[in-house]
Amino acid sequence: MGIQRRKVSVIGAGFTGATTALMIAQKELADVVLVDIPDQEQPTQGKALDMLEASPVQGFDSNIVGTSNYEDTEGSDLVIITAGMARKPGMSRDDLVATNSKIMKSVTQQIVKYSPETTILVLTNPVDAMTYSVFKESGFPKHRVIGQSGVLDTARFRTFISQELNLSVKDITGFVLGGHGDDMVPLVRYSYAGGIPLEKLISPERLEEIVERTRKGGGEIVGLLGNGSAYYAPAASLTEMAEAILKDQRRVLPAIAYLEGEYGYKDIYLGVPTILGGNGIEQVIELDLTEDEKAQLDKSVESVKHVMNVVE
Ligand SMILES: NC(=O)C1=CN([C@@H]2O[C@H](COP(=O)(O)OP(=O)(O)OC[C@H]3O[C@@H](n4cnc5c(N)ncnc54)[C@H](O)[C@@H]3O)[C@@H](O)[C@H]2O)C=CC1
Ligand SMILES: O=C([O-])CC(=O)C(=O)O
Repeated sequence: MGIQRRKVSVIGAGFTGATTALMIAQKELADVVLVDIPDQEQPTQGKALDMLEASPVQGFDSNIVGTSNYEDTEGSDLVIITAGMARKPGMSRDDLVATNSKIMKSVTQQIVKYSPETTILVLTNPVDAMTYSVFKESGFPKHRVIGQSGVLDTARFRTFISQELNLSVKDITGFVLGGHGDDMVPLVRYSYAGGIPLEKLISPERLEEIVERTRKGGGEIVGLLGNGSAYYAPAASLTEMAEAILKDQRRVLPAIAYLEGEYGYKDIYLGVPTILGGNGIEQVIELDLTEDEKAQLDKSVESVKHVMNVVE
């Protein structure tokens, strides 16, 4: 018998889903099943075949199929949910809650039916509330339902810091806490360039401008694209999290995790530093926060709760 290959299903074959499928295949992390609604079956098959035909050129051996049939997702090691509406200029992520929470319910039922042991990674916005909704609908343990926000928000912060200092992005580290909205909390105090605290390299005024740009980073791209939202950096972020889980890397990465008292919050999904590994969220890391940081986080939590209440 051959070696059992890993299988990742990506639900939603739009901009983020298709890009994520390609990135996962290019890194040979797993075979990929790309799923969309029956109306979109043929374009989804077309995207998958087009990606597969890149494999001889790029030299990757992952298989990619497109489908609208959840039977094809059976036994997935990881399922990534990108299904649903994206915002357009003038909308907030929270405006998507009514439409996307319905989609989360139906998609989650299908995932659970065919892959009861899988781990679910959620991208769909408003992502903190959508991750909570998938958690409730799936009945899965908390460590197997995870949301993506912090890797992307931190990547934006790292990009802007690298541009500011003219230093490699590789040497810039940071942490963004809280909900994936305009009041997220980039933790400057825990951010470094080559081990040097950013506060020693950049003035407080300039740092505050970069923090503000990070908070509005999603909206900046929405404004530029005109008819959708970001997908390259979101897909790269999902791929990094998928790799950590599939390879049991125990990476220290921010993720949207279910909190039961950590940071003083209960029964909420929120962006926090975690250890990501083969079991999904292996641990939530609790950092000491100053009074000001805690106040900012409280504000972000209020925004997330407001949207979660619509879902419940
Ligand atoms: N958490 C984060 O950091 C980010 C979240 N997002 C969110 O991800 C979501 C997807 O964004 P895009 O891919 O750009 O949108 P898109 O519109 O390009 O793709 C969405 C896809 O979902 C499909 N879909 C709708 N209902 C479905 C169902 N019931 N089952 C399967 N597929 C279904 C649509 O047919 C479409 O192909 C949006 O909600 C967006 O706001 C996007 C970027 C970053
Ligand atoms: O801004 C949006 O709507 C999509 C998103 O979450 C991001 O790019 O951060």
